[in-house]
Amino acid sequence: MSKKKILTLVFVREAGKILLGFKKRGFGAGLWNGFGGKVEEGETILQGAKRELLEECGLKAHSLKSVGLINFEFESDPTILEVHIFQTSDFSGLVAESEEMRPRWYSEESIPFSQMWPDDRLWFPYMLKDRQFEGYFLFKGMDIILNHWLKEVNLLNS
Ligand SMILES: CNc1ncnc2c1ncn2[C@@H]1O[C@H](COP(=O)(O)OP(=O)(O)OP(=O)(O)O)[C@@H](O)[C@H]1O
Repeated sequence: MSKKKILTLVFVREAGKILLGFKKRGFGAGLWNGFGGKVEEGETILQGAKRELLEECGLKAHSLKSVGLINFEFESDPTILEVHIFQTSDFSGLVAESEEMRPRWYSEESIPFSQMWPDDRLWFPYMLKDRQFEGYFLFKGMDIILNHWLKEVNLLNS
């Protein structure tokens, strides 16, 4: 039987720029990504997303928009990662480095895809156009996508 882990991923966008974090440790270390992590017991997905954003980069999101939902599977691992992706331009606070992440603003025209998870370059175009999507990726190791699908959908908004 496969089990599921619910994770969040939040992108802060403002004036043609997007905030990414360089993951310093743990899963995906050495890659740029949005901010997020596991949803904890007793919290909603939205609460988990806001908590991780604050913990990892110091920003408080007042609202989040649903962007995408991706199920990731790794060959030889029965755990499915269900990642809920959000974006926001409605935030306050000052960007701060954390133990886990080194944040940096990037122009949306120069996103460092070669130093990101390989799935990102396939679904970022939906997010950058404010389109919502659903998808599935099967990985071999951390670098190879064996199988995937992506489709535009209407997700309920938070
Ligand atoms: C496989 N392709 C992928 N492509 C893009 N993003 C991916 C991803 N796979 C996982 N992610 C994201 O990476 C973060 C991991 O978080 P992760 O460090 O495991 O969580 P958390 O901070 O709770 O961990 P600890 O507290 O250290 O256990 C989390 O945002 C999750 O959505």
